[in-house]
Amino acid sequence: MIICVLNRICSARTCKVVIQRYCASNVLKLNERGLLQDVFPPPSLALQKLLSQPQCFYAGFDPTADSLHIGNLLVLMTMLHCQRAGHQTIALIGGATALIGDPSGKSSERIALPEENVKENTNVIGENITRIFQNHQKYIWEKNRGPLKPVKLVNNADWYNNVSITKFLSTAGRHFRVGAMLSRNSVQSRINSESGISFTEFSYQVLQGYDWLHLLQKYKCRFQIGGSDQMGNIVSGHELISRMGLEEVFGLTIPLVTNEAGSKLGKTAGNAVWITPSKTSPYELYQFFMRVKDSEVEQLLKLFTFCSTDEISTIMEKQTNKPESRVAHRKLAQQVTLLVHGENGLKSAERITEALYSKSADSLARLQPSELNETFRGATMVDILLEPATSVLDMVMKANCFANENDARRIILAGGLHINQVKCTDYTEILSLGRHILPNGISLIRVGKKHYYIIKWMS
Ligand SMILES: Nc1ncnc2c1ncn2[C@@H]1O[C@H](COP(=O)(O)OP(=O)(O)OP(=O)(O)O)[C@@H](O)[C@H]1O
Ligand SMILES: N[C@@H](Cc1ccc(O)cc1)C(=O)O
Repeated sequence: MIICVLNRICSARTCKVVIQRYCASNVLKLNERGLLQDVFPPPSLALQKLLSQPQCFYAGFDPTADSLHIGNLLVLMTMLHCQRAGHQTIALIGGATALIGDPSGKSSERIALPEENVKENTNVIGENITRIFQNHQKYIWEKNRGPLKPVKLVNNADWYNNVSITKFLSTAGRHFRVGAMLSRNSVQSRINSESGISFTEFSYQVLQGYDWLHLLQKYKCRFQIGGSDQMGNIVSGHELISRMGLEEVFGLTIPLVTNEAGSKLGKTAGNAVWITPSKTSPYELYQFFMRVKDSEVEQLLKLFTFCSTDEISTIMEKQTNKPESRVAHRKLAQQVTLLVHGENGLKSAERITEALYSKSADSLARLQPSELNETFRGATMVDILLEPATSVLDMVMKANCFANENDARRIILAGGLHINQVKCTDYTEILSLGRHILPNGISLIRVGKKHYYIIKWMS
């Protein structure tokens, strides 16, 4: 079991504290949560033994976009599980490999990225990773379990920028066999295609293989984690290190997160759900997980949260007894948002969700101006000077909600106007604070079913 229950006797008498925690070191048990797809070479007693001691694990991310996405998050989840089990983790940002382009899973050559963009992306992705590890430690990891080994961030540009091509080819290059390189799926699927594969992308596996050698020599890093599309590159590194007669190394792959149509969620497919808040806001991330299919929520709780399998079973039981409660979806959305955006991000996502779904004026009043814009995206924003004795009719005409006063009167009388989520049929009412104007100085007007106006009152 991935979770072991430690029975801690806390006093000589009867006080028994039961703590649920992940077992130290046996990362192979992640299999039971569906997090492991393959282990290479396959699990053996020697591997089990190795994993009972602290080890070093790395995973790489190419900065080919200005954010990580939730597919990459599953790799980070696996790294966090390793960290929780007492291992050292290294997140490698591929500042060099991003310029080469990984052919894995790609049906055509990548468009070369300007070095400047790669540098900018490197910074943002570094921030994404740091934030997630910090949030995990701050909000999810129980402090009484002891300290975690901080994640190390490295950039492979740091070692490739200082190595000459002749030196590289005459040393590392000699250990790569072209026959083996040609046999990789990523190469095979491209070599017979119309556009073929460039030497640049063909050589990608050499660089990823060399990265591992570098991390093994520098940090004794014997484990590499990647999505299942990375197996070919992982095997390249394994072959390089074996040929050099060094310690045995191991690759762990995780399943790919896909959309309903079965395509990998990611940058290339253009269907990514991002980690950077300006690209996918905390509210949008929260809603993405609130909307997953009922049939998938249990598996996603195992993949994307650190809840124990017992806790997940209890949650699922509650959900089955009362499906409309969506407790499983809510737990999933909360835990992922907390990990990615921290407590403030989660609070913001929950405030917006409440404002949209509870339809109460109170929940609107709690929104910050930026959240209000996000909640009612597409709403017309109007600034109006607040004058004494302004009526409902004055307000809607100043905000240009209607073409003329006759339309306004007719539609309001027929029930087509809502102010702060409450229907208003009397256009002669004088605006009052609290009812028409929220304490945050804002009025939300809805005309008909979907035309929103946000009025910011100026005094
Ligand atoms: N949808 C996904 N599910 C699981 N793992 C993923 C997913 N997308 C990417 N990964 C993994 O994240 C790691 C870093 O991937 P990277 O950011 O370099 O490329 P990518 O997101 O796959 O982008 P691209 O679509 O350009 O190939 C790799 O191990 C990759 O396998
Ligand atoms: N090739 C990986 C990223 C990576 C880069 C360098 C490495 O050493 C490891 C992994 C990907 O595109 O998904």
